[in-house]
Amino acid sequence: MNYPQEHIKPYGKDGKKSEQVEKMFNNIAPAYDKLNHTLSMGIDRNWRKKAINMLRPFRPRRIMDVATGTGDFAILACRELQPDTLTGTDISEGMMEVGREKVKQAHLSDKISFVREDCTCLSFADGSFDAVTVAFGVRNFEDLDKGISEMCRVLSPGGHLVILELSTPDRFPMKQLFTVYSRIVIPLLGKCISKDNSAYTYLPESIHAFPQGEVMQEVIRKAGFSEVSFKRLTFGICTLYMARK
Ligand SMILES: C[S@@+](CC[C@H](N)C(=O)[O-])C[C@H]1O[C@@H](n2cnc3c(N)ncnc32)[C@H](O)[C@@H]1O
Repeated sequence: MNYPQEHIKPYGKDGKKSEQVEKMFNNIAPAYDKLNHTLSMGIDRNWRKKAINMLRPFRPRRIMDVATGTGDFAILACRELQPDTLTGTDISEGMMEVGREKVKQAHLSDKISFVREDCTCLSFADGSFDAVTVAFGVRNFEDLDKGISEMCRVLSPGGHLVILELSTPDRFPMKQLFTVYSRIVIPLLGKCISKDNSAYTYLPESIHAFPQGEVMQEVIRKAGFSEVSFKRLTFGICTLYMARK
């Protein structure tokens, strides 16, 4: 299916979305962590913890963190869940380069590895992982259906998927406040800190266009998952999706 956010690209209409997204994240990689924590006012750490806690009862041994970026989610998941291996995958080498350094500093290089993979076309065999996680990545996929079904394919039967994605609050006054914050504050701060004029205009546009709640739940179910549920966090600024293969 065609989803509106698949047509929203960082640098204009021409060219593939995945190539533009890769270029954008390579550009902002050195500033990403600072911006991320500033723009979310640190709440992203709580969201990540909540997502990781969903997996705790299942004790996954082999985890893949899709769209792993600079590795924040991977490092926290590795510390909290103590898997045998955690594979971070991403299309941006720039982001993973920052992640590799952080993993080294955290003395987790024996557990966490990074590999360049486009989630819409993964090179792993069927059933390679017990859990797959994605934090703030699916909104950037060129083909959302393909990305989610690839995650399903590489999960072992009974394995779990956890997705965190930004969303838009639907109630007064958070809805109005979030619109102002995302349309004015995020682009301004993003431009100042990252020096990439387009990146932080793309962010709010893609959030507003992305399927949310029940619609996203159906996207995940259609890709082959069962027991799909979701939870809105912090007035609906973020949504946590959970599913089983
Ligand atoms: C907003 S960052 C999130 C990084 C990290 N998960 C976090 O929580 O901070 C989104 C990441 O998704 C990656 N990405 C976008 N499209 C992708 C795709 N098709 N396959 C794999 N990674 C992708 C980008 O390169 C970027 O590093």
